[in-house]
Amino acid sequence: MIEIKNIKKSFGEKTILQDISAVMEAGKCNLIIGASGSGKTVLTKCMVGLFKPDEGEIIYDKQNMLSMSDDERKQLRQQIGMLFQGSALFDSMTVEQNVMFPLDMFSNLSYKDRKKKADEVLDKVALKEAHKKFPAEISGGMKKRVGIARAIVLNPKYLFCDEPNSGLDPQTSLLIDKLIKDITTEYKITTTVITHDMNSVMEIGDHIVYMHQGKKQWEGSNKDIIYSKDKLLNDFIFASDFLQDAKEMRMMQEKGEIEKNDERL
Ligand SMILES: Nc1ncnc2c1ncn2[C@@H]1O[C@H](COP(=O)(O)OP(=O)(O)OP(=O)(O)O)[C@@H](O)[C@H]1O
Repeated sequence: MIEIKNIKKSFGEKTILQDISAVMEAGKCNLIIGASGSGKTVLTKCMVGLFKPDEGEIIYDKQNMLSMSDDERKQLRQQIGMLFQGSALFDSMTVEQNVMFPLDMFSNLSYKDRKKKADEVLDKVALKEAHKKFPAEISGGMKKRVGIARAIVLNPKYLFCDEPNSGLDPQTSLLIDKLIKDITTEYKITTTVITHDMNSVMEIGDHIVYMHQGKKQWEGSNKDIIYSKDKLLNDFIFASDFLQDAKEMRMMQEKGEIEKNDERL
C-alpha cells in the first residue's frame, strides 16, 4: 500500500498540489484521473521521488520515502516499475534487449539468467515472436507491452503507468488494460495508473482518485463512482452520452434489474 499524507507542492508562486491525502491500495489497480493540468503527473512524480513535495508524507508500506536514507530510497526505487507515456523504448535495442536493460543495470544475474527472465516476462505479455525485433518494427500496442514487460522484469512491488492507453485504438486499449489488471492481480503489485480513459475507470479501476485543480476531489471504487453525487466528478466522468448510458446500465446491473452478462454492458 502507498499512503500519501497532506502533500503540498508549489513551483515558485504557483501552488500545484494542495494538501493531498490518498491511498493506493495493495494488489489493486489504483487510478488517478482528472482534467489536464489538475496535477496528476506532479503528484505521481512526487510519489516516485522525481519531485520533492514541500510538505507531507509518502508512505510505502509503513516506510516514509521522504525520510529514508539514500540507500533505503535506492532500494525502494528498485521495487518500483514504471511504464512511461509513449513507452520510452531504446530504439537501437531489440525488444529483448530493452526488457533485459533493468536486469543489466540492477541485477547480478548471469547473461543466461537475465535472458531467461526477459523471455519469461515477454511470454507473459504475449510477445513470444517479437524478441529480435526493433521498436520501429512493432505496433504501438506491442510497444506498450514491451514497456510493461520491462517495467515488471525486476518483480516490482509497485507499478506506475502513465497514460498506458494514449495513442491506442479502443480495442488495443482494452487489451492493455486487461494485461495491467492481470499482472497486478497475479503478482500482487500495488499499481497506480494515470489515465484519461473512462473505459479504464470502469474496467480496471479498483480504486480511483479524482483530482481537480490540484486538490483531491473524490476517492473511491468504480462501484462507488456509479452512485457518486459529487457534481465535479460526475461532470468529468459522464461528459459523454455513451458514459451516461454505461452508468445507467451499471446501476441496473448492481440492482439486479439486468443480468451481469447482458450484452449491452
Ligand atoms: N516542472 C514544472 N515546473 C513548473 N510547473 C509545472 C511543472 N510540472 C508541472 N507544472 C504545472 O503543474 C500543473 C499540473 O501539471 P500536471 O502535469 O501534473 O497535470 P496533469 O493533470 O498530469 O495534466 P495532463 O493530463 O495534461 O498530463 C500544470 O499547471 C503544469 O503547468
